[in-house]
Amino acid sequence: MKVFKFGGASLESIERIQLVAAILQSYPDQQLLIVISAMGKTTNELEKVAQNFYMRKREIAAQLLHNIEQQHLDVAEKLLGNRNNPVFEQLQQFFTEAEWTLGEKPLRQYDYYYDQLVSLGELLSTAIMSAYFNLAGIANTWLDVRDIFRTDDTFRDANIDWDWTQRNVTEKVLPLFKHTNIVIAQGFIGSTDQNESVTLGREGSDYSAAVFANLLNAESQTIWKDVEGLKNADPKLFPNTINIPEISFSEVIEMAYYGAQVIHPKTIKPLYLKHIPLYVKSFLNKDLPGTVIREDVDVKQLPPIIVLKKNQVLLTITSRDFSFITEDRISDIYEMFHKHKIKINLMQNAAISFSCCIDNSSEKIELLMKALHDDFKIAYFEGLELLTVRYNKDGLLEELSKDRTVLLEQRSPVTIQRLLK
Ligand SMILES: Nc1ncnc2c1ncn2[C@@H]1O[C@H](COP(=O)(O)OP(=O)(O)O)[C@@H](O)[C@H]1O
Ligand SMILES: N[C@@H](CC(=O)OP(=O)(O)O)C(=O)O
Repeated sequence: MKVFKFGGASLESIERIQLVAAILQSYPDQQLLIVISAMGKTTNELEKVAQNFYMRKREIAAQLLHNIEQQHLDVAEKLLGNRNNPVFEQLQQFFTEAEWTLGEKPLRQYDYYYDQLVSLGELLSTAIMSAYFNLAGIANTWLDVRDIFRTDDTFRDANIDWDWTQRNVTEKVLPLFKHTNIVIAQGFIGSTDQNESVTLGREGSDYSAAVFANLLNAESQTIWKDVEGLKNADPKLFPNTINIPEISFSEVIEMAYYGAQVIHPKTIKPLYLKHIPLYVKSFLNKDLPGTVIREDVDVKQLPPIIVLKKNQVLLTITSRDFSFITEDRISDIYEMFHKHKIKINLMQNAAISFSCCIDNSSEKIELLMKALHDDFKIAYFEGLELLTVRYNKDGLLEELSKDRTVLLEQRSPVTIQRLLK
């Protein structure tokens, strides 16, 4: 059994969807569990629906949902040739459920409604892909992953209940392979024990695929991207990037943690624990070798690795009464970050201050600043970039930070991080 994951970029046009079909046709007679994300930028569009709904701008929310509906019906019609396929009823059902949600009064927390609405993207894309593949002779079974992935109720960042999910995979997913070699499921979503939809965190479909790979004891997982494989830097940000044919789990978990957006950071652990190799391959050219990520790959063959995280904020938190920032105070500050779900990307402390770099999420930061206000003065700088270089070589770091002001810097023998203005 292999697990494949196709992301939004691979489904953003009819031509690309046809490339995906050709990939599946090149794996005849193999059992494939396929995890699919929402098409193109649908998740961003659904986020706008959720925001407008919660701000009680119902008409705008309904109009945005209607636009998403039209786009999906158009794609489905182009792929399926007409609107007679039973999948159109299924799509209608999904939209009707979303409209019911829009009809509710938003009395619960925002994150709950976000998940009920945003989970629609993956349900639509998988239903359309499944119908299209079946029509193209790629026999498959569509699966609602919300019947399989049981989670807690941390909406927007739900945690998998591994025991329940393992039971569901064994009892409900494995038998499906008796009917077809291919089973298609949604990435990014799951459900609570109250049957409420949840999402697993933005870009979480790589992780969903890894959960399936782990629980199915798959022989491998492949994530099909618009790049030839894992590179030493994001080719959209840097020229002359180098493809990495082989790299270890531990190196990739560091890259993802520092912000390389090619693989979701939570993807590695479920694979590492079961020794399942992860392939990164190009859906644009399936015959390229891509990258294999596995255990025990020597770092000596690695080029310098560069990660650039944009839209960063520097917070400098200084005690108002000149108290030292000691362990107990750091622990209080950390507790506040944890409570407001803010991840610290880089930190440094001095006698009476604590500086850290975080992603720019203005609402969360505002609440954090209010919570710390009584005891601390807080300085705030936005519009920064966090540069991480591993295995630096002569002149590279200086070249990358040329004409920039360095606001924070941290070095270890392998990794250098600079917060740049
Ligand atoms: N080190 C890297 N190697 C390859 N691609 C990278 C790297 N860092 C960032 N990327 C970016 O990741 C993108 C692919 O990931 P993503 O857009 O999340 O795909 P999908 O949503 O289709 O799964 C590439 O287009 C590339 O710009
Ligand atoms: N559709 C979700 C989940 C995901 O992983 O998407 P993609 O595979 O396109 O990054 C998102 O955009 O966050």
